[in-house]
Amino acid sequence: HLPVTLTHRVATWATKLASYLNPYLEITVSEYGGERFRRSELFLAAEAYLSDACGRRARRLRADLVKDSKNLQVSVDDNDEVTDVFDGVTVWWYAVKRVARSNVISLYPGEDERRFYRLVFHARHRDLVVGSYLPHVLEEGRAVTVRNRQRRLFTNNPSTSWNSYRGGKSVWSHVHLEHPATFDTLAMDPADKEDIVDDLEAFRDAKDYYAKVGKAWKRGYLLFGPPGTGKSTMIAAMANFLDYDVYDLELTAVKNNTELRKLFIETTGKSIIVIEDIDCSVDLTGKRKDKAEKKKKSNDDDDSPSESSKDESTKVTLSGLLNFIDGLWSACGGERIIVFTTNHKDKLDPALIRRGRMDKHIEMSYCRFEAFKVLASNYLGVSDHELFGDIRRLLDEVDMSPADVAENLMPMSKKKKKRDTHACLAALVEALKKAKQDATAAKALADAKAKEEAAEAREKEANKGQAQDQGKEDKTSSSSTEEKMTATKGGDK
Ligand SMILES: Nc1ncnc2c1ncn2[C@@H]1O[C@H](COP(=O)(O)OP(=O)(O)OP(=O)(O)O)[C@@H](O)[C@H]1O
Repeated sequence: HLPVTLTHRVATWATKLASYLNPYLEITVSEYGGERFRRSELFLAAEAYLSDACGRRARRLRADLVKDSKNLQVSVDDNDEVTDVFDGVTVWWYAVKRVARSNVISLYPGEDERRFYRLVFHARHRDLVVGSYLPHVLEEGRAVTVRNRQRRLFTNNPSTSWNSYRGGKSVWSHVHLEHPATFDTLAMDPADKEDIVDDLEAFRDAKDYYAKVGKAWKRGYLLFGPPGTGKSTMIAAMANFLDYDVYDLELTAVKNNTELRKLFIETTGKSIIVIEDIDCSVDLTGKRKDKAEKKKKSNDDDDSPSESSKDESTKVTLSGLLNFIDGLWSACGGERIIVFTTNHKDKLDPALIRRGRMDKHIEMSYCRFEAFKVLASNYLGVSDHELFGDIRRLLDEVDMSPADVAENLMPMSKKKKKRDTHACLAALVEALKKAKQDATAAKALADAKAKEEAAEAREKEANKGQAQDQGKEDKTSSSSTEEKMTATKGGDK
């Protein structure tokens, strides 16, 4: 029966009086803060921090599976309270859940049930809590999240029906990355491998260095080599080593440069952005040439300029890709590695792979003995064998990819029912011998063809020479006949 204005006034006075008497302050950390679709980073960090630092003090806990679905993360359950001590100051965290009334239809995540943490502390510690404690919670919470998180493999390919992020709003979709490759299992020259690992480590720890020299914190790797030499395996090993997510960018599914930029902006830090087979993805190599040709053509054919600009806006161009790698946008976020793979390095535009864009060029080559030893150890668990001598000699002479070598070492193939090391290695020796024979035969064939072509060319050249000589002769003889005739005519006169 009270007027509304009076009710409000009474409520305000009551709060004021309570705050005057109650020396404790409260900070609320909501699950969905400013953004409707994204859970607040501070909330996630607080959740992780509380599970790690104060979980033991809570009485009601909630357990979730994280990382490979093997580890358990135990966090404070809704409506429970935990105490934390920071710099001698005690603070209290309350995990609160509010469920919306049943007649409210929720449109957004977090609308039907609101979860938040309430942090309570004495007013005299306000500066300490806001200035030091909350940043500490954020930092520690982030570290726990990184430790616990499951690596993800993202794709921009719209044909997949993978986990689309919150109602298809994101341009990326993802699955958990569970590739077992590591640098220990990667077959390549040990010195090269060590060099790459050192480089990755230096990159990961170089945040301050990049800031000091004024460069965006990112690094480009170009992996090139024949098929089956381990380029994709290397990317998985990198991701496992650095604990980064992988964004596998399917360039053919990107409509234009604007979409490419959008994709880039939506990638997060601590990630590897991969464009596989860059030479096949989009015709970037001849772009400049194309442009020059187009220009020439448009001059010749009087082509309208609007048509060519329309063409540019519906395609990913070389300049769009260069911008993607080192334009202004590429600096957002930091801690990103960009990897291009190709089977034909020579087909790529030099601008795309110059140092600074692709900082490190790594050649993945055919399997030599050192790489083979890694495969033998991985697949058969042996580091030495009587057939190693033969294999070393053959691998020096024959180009076989690690994928083919590995295939011969698979002990569980149909032919070799049981794990017989000798039989596997003998099969590899046979395969190498056959590959050598094939290569010799192919070389002989190519030589014979080249010889044949050379002979044909010589013959053509000779025929041409003969024809020219004949022509000259004919000319000389006809001119001398003409001369004779003129002379006769003169005589007659
Ligand atoms: N260097 C390597 N070390 C260990 N395993 C390898 C290596 N190279 C190839 N393999 C094996 O061969 C398979 C194919 O290799 P991968 O896909 O990495 O080659 P790639 O160079 O990316 O080939 P492509 O150019 O055709 O994409 C892998 O599953 C892996 O088991």
